[in-house]
Amino acid sequence: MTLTLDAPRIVTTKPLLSVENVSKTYGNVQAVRNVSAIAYPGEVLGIVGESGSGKSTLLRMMNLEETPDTGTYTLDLPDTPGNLFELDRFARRMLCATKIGIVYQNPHLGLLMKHSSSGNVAERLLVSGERSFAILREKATTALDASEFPLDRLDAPPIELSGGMQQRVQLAKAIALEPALLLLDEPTTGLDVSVQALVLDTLKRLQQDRQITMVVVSHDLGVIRTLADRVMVMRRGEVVETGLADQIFQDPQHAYTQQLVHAKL
Ligand SMILES: Nc1ncnc2c1ncn2[C@@H]1O[C@H](COP(=O)(O)OP(=O)(O)OP(=O)(O)O)[C@@H](O)[C@H]1O
Repeated sequence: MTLTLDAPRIVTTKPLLSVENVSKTYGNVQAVRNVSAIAYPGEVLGIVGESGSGKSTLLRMMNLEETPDTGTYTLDLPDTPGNLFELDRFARRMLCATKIGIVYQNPHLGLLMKHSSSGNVAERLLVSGERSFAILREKATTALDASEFPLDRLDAPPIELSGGMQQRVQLAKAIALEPALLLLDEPTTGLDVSVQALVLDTLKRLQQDRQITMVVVSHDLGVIRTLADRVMVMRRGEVVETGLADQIFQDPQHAYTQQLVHAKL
């Protein structure tokens, strides 16, 4: 298996995702401070920074699990008007189920660990209104296959699977309804290096095949370098630098980015 670095895709259209000037405080901790981010259709935005820099809080906002104190969020999709932070809980849930997929670092957050793997994916498919067991299972199998999950383990519950396989079930669930946006929160952190490379390979292939817009958060520059077209560097809740991945890795401008990149080399 080889991972190749492709030239960044040229994007000329409107951003699919626009987050503007979001801030979030927990008690006396300013988790995110006046952050803006965009992702163009078919692009992978990587968000990198040390632990506590606000990456996951920002991603949770993009998944409408978290509402900022200030700021707006729009997705340029049909029937998705206005500032999404103003939607009520039901509308948020429907939007997330049908248009946004997410893979968490911790599979317990994304999966029912004692239900079968195919059942976990089928549960997501129920949102589409499909009720035929045979069709749900067939579609779940297709999504698991696309995520390179071993199909002889369809009935195994995630609790009995390896970390890499659990991430593949989360991924299958996330892509089952062909979302416009896929959010990945430290998708390979905690996996063995060889398993990590295989999961990254699957993500890269899926992105290339389906042109899904992705936002990937990681403290690991290797993950960001493998997946991202454009990179946003966060520190202490703020964005310190944004640029094309090649520019960030080859010619970082901010002292903090330079430190991150040189520490990795
Ligand atoms: N629900 C919460 N309640 C209180 N504080 C929180 C909450 N979520 C995040 N924080 C705080 O906000 C800051 C940013 O956290 P966040 O998880 O977004 O950072 P991160 O860059 O994703 O780091 P990590 O990779 O370690 O999760 C941290 O100081 C964290 O303790």
